[in-house]
Amino acid sequence: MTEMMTPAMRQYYEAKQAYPDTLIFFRMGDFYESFGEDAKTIAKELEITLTARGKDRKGERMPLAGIPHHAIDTYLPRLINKGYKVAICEQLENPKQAKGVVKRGVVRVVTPGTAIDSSMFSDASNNYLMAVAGREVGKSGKSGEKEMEFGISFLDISTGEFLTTQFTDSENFDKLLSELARMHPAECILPPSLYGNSELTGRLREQTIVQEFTPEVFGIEDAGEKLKTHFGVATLEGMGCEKLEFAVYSAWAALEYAKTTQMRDLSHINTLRTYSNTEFMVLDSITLRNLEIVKNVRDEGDENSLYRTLNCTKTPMGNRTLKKWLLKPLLSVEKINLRLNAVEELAEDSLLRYDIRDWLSDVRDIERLVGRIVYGNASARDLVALKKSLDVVPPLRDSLLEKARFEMLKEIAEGLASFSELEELAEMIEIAIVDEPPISVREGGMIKPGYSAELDEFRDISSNSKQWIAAFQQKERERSGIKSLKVGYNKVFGYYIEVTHANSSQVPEDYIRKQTMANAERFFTPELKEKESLILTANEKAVALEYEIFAEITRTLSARSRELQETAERIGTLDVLASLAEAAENNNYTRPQLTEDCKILIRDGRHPVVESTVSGGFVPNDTEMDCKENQFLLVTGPNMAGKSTYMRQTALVAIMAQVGSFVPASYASVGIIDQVFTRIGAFDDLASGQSTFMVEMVELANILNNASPKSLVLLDEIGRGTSTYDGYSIAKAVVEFLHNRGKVGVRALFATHYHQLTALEEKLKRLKNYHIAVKEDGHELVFLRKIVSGATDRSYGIHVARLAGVPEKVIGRANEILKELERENVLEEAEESENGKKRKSKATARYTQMLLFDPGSGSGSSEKAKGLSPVEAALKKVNPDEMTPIEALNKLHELKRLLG
Ligand SMILES: Nc1ncnc2c1ncn2[C@@H]1O[C@H](COP(=O)(O)OP(=O)(O)OP(=O)(O)O)[C@@H](O)[C@H]1O
Repeated sequence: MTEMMTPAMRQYYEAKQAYPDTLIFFRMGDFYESFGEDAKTIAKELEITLTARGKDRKGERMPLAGIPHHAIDTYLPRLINKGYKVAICEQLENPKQAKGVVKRGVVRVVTPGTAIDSSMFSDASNNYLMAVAGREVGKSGKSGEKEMEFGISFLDISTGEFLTTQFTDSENFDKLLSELARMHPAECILPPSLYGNSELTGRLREQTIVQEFTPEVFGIEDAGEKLKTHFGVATLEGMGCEKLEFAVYSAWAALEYAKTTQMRDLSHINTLRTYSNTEFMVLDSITLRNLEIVKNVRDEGDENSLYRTLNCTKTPMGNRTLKKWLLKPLLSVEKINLRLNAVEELAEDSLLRYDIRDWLSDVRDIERLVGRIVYGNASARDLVALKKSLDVVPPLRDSLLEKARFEMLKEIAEGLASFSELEELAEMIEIAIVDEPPISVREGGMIKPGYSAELDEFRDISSNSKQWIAAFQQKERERSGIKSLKVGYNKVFGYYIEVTHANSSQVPEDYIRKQTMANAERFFTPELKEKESLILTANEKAVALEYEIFAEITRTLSARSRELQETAERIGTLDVLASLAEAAENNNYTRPQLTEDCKILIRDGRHPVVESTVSGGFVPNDTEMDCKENQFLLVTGPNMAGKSTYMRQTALVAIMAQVGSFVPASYASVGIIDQVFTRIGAFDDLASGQSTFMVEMVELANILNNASPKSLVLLDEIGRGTSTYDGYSIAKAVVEFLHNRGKVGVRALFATHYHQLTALEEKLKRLKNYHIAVKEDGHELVFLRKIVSGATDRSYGIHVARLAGVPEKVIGRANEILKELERENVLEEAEESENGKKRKSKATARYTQMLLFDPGSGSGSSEKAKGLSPVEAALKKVNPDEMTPIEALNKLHELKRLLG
């Protein structure tokens, strides 16, 4: 069968065999071709024509689909974004010089988590590859649940950022999934042992593309050694993960996956940072969504997110850093204050801030530029962009060195100053590369004249050639007497002398015929031939020399990739600090206080996003929470009054404060929160087959099981998805549970339409009722948006229905029904209380009788011991909450009378 195959097809099958789970882009001349099943997939996904050619291994027509090689930047991202892996099989030698079939080989495998080209990214966000290692480590004492030990690593090949962590997790992978939601990796790799856990892969697949990776890489004993070799260090202690077995496994797996797919130098990945989940406030995926921290719920874009509101960054590094800070608010008061000091300084010194932001607007994505330079796929334009970005650093640094008062800005300035070669590197690019170089690095035109004498000489030859040709043409015209004689050039035949047929008799004898055209004849002379070879080789040599110079510059830059990346990181941090200061100024925020206690005190708090969207002006509100009377706030109020907004703004102010941002309030003091839990709104999780109510209960269970005294819980309308009685019962039990949990309970805001719950204020001492005020103005309901203490007893749902445009007829009828229901309810309540009284009096009677006529029974003896009369004892026994003493006495007299 193989005899039928052309040598090129044999190469294709070899590539396919080596990379069976990828689509192969097989370079043939100016096209990347794909064959067989790959071709069918590619044609379908890219909507390109599927043809057939030659024979496959079975001797059948071979499906074929191809794209022009220059269009790869357009087509490849479309496949990668759909989760495909693509192996690029290039021609490894110049086809013109090849003896026999051109050598080909796979030069790179592009996968979602290992993309590096800017065309693959829709924005400046990080593009992480995630690797997970781990195993079950037994059962936890309390619940007998399985526990997992996980090591996870995140690698962004485009910027060189590399992070790792290790933690113990529940059998539901809660922490792992929270990290996944926070970091949003494009791809996740697992060893077979975890890949086989369908529950785990199922949960991961909801958020990312999951791949299995070979066992030889995961969990190998010398993973640590291999990492050390890569980083050129003797120990991983300095990186913080020497003793974290699974963190090390996952880090090596990520790096090895990157190496095997990229097949080139990855020296820009020059450090690994170990982080711990205990350093950050936990915002799980549900809370991130409910509070719209980085994405909105509507279309998953960033409009109306906290991130968008605060984002005044100027650089891609700043943009990415801001997102990271928002996803990981800090827990350490000290660290938060470092950030706040810097933000305050930049907020107050508007001149310095203005200058910094002005300089930063000229900075490009240094991290990704350096990534491409090390990687070997940078263009001369990338070098110019890097140079322009580096030019900004000296004035920025000097200004900070002179003016910065607080630690963080000073550190940034000193860090920038420590990179002493920065100016030299910028200058190296400045003197070598032209201001507007071409895209391609293989066609010349990149290097400035004067940079290399040798290059200038080659260039002289080719540029002088124009004059030489003109002079040659003139000379030949004169010699032959043919006025229309022309010297021309084309790619196939090189230089030629063209003479029309009409003048053919005048052609000199030493002309050698080259080509016959319809109207003319083309010739050359030995002199022209010699000049041609000189010009062409000079050109070729110039282009080759230019590439060599360019490569030399990129090598010098690569050797400084670490310092360049540190510079980029410092610029990112400075950008975020200046951006937070800018947002604080623009939106009238204030600096929050952070404390270690459990108080939250916010004066005139606003919702950072809603405040810019409401037309009539946002009404600020106070929040006061502590572990005493105000630990649990029960918020009632009509529909649309602003309950959810109020609850969310409280959490958002706290999150912003812990991020190190100023906050929308006139005063705010926040006792550090370890995790914000939210249960808000109804999201059907149809994909996982769960009903709205089930989703609600699953989220609720998570909160009840995991909230700590340092957490903040927001609950909106718990129990709405089921029958009123079930819902009310669950809501009440939840309030009691959270209020009483541990010794101090959990700080919680609870919005509800179950007004009966407000009666709990009398029973639960740390619970406080609040409601959002409204005013009735005739038929109109006026929303005052003000939170006031105390409960409300009306929902005004029908008013809201009218506002929403429900037809008047329906509104009128609804009001009638409501009145009827209220009347019936009054009657029912009266009847209930009458029945209640009857029951109580019966019970009282029975009990009193027992005590009067059989004083030894019940627990009367102890009362006797305290010197109480049986009647007094009976009175004490009657639940004082249910009957006043007078009522009980009356009943007793009545009882005696009856008994004669
Ligand atoms: N403090 C405020 N100042 C001005 N407008 C506000 C304020 N709070 C809320 N709003 C406006 O009221 C709208 C409704 O608020 P929200 O969704 O918080 O009400 P709700 O009481 O939770 O309603 P429901 O009970 O129907 O869920 C918001 O979208 C916003 O436009």
